[in-house]
Amino acid sequence: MAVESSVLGFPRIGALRELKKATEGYWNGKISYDDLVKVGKEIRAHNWKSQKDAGVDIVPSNDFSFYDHVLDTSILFNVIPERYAKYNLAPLDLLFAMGRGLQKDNVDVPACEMVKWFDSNYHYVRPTFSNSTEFKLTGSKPVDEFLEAKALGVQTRPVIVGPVSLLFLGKSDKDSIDLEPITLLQKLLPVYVELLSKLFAAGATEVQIDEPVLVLDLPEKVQAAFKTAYEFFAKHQASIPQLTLATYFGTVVPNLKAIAGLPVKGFHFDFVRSPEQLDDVVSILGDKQTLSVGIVDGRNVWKADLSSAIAFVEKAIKKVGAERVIVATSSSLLHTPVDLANEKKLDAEIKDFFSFATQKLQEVVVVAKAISGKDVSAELATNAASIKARIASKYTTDAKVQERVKSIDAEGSKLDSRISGFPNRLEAQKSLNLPLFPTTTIGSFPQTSEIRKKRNAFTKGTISAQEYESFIESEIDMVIKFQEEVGLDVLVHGEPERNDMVQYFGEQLTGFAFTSNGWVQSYGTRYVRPPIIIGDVSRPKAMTVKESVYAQSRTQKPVKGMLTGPVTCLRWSFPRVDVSQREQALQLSLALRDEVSDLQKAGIRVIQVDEPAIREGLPLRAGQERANYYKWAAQSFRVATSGVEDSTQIHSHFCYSDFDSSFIKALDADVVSIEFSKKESTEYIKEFSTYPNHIGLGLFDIHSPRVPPVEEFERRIADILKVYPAENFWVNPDCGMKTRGWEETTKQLTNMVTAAKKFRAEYTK
Ligand code: MET
Ligand SMILES: [Zn+2]
Repeated sequence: MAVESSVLGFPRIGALRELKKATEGYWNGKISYDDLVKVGKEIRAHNWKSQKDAGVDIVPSNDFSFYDHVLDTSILFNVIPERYAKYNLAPLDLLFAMGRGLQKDNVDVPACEMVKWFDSNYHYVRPTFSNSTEFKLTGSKPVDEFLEAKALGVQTRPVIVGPVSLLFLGKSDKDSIDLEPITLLQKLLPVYVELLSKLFAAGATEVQIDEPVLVLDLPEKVQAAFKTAYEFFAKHQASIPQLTLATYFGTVVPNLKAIAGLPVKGFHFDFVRSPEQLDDVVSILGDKQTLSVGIVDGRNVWKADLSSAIAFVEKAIKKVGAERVIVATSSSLLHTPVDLANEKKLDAEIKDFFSFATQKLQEVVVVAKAISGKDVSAELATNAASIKARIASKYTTDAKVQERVKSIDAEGSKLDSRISGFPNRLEAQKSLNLPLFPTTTIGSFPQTSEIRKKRNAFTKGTISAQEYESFIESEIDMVIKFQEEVGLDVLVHGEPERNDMVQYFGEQLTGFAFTSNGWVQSYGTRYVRPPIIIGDVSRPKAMTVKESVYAQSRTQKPVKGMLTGPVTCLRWSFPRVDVSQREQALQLSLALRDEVSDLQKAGIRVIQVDEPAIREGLPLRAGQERANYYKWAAQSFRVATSGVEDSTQIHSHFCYSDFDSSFIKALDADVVSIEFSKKESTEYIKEFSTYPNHIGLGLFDIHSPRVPPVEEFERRIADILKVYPAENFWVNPDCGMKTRGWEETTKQLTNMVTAAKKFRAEYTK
């Protein structure tokens, strides 16, 4: 009996970022609509072929997207707000208009809201439903792509976002505030059936229907929606393909009753993330239902340990029989880089640790073959040797680092708390001589093309270290002078030497590896290349002291040292899977603690440790795991920042998501700056009204060149002061200025400082 192998989705960006180049080329008018369409077609053909050549049995289609697959699905079902629909744009233009906004030839529409895809770094465009949404099929993308693959000789299994997930991940439009999207289910289902019938008519025998919301906490109504939806589909079974319902990124156990008894052909579960759910999910399977065992990690870059994967699948087989089991990737491979073969610069020993999407195809195939009794002993032996080598590698373990982490948890350890409570620190920090309503910025100043050019030249070796260094110094001179002229109180050095806020640190720490081509889609044409944590992390030498000290030497005002926090370094990298996330965060926190201490020694009195990603690491479901996360994430921050004198002022910074107040309080930073300008009400800050530490609320949006007039700043500050004490309040932008130009930066900050000074004068009267 041959057990089949299956892939839930393949990256669509192309091995060399072909999709980005073509899409941006089209946006800039450099290539035509048809040429863009052609590039998409080539990428799909390439992906299908590599999967087929690798021997994958169940190959997906409709996993491709020119922007975002959730947005494709919304558009396909006519979930298109009127403000976009009214322009009658060509399909891809509509997709881009909704994804990123459009301002051209009498069209002026903002982008739709974009949100994080579960706990990944991918972002999807949020479906927007309204009372006037009329579901209907507006196109035939899934059918077209199915036929396209068929014409190439590949029978595929189309992937579609399921109806319950589509509704639950969406929101209601401004004009329909009271609408709960899930109540639209009955209207939506017939259109799904229409699509499924078309796929069936085109020859699709099976469809993968993704319901990832099953790993979230779901309201009763949403749980019940599964029965409604899938029983409706079953009524049309004669004219639609068979359905495999797929979930990933967590356990479905708390929602088991929502899927028990659903009349589908089978289910897919993520056993990389949640192997412990096996018994429970098996208990709800019907006698004939298939079990797709997600065992090759779709979220990380590590080579799978094939013998454990095989052992796990065998366990599943014991429970349900080989004829009902399929070997699969845990999720779509969208979240992994495309092909390790393109990494020419990685040290061979390190390269052997990894498996990117293309390599993962082999892994599912080998596991399926092994289970089916085929001889894959050579592959297994090579794999076992790699796994063993990694464990033994000098890159992996550093006993000293591990000892030091243990000391954090030792009895009586004070590594995670400041010497004194906030009131004493506040007193000690009076020597900084800061005025009421102190003004500051978040760290970066415009990263001009000149800065990027010089950095590239330095990396390539075309300019000397000395020339680069004096260039960086001249940039620092310039931003210090600028900040003094604008009248800011706590200055920054501007971060001109940093390519990226995580990579910059990773490159100076042990335990990190970097790829040259390991791109992963974050949203649209924005791809990221996360560093990979490969071993115990330590800091061989100071990382930021030189620049901070130089900046401080140019001014009498305090200059903030600027570091990226432990949790953000962890979240924006591919983490290790052989040790816990807590352990990795604590290792990072100790490395940063040493840096903080060196900064203090060098005379830096204010130090900011940024944690913009701390919120996104929050486990998807409420419960123990989440409670633990709160604890260790806050503890890591405190370990990094608490080794200083009372008189050293610790800042932190948060942006991107809504932060819960108890979490921020647990960090015990002296000052935190929080993105705030897009908040419509001051409700949120009320929760901090009795919090003694100080807070700076972002007063303008750094993503926009718009310059708010002074009165607007004043109005915002006045609103905030209605609920928040003036003596605790700092004045700053939402985040760093690195994506802005100098022109608007100057005007924005000048107006901000003018408003602060006005309040200062009033309150010191
Ligand atoms: C995404 S948070 C960025 C903080 C960093 N210090 C900056 O100003 O760019
Ligand atoms: Zn920020």
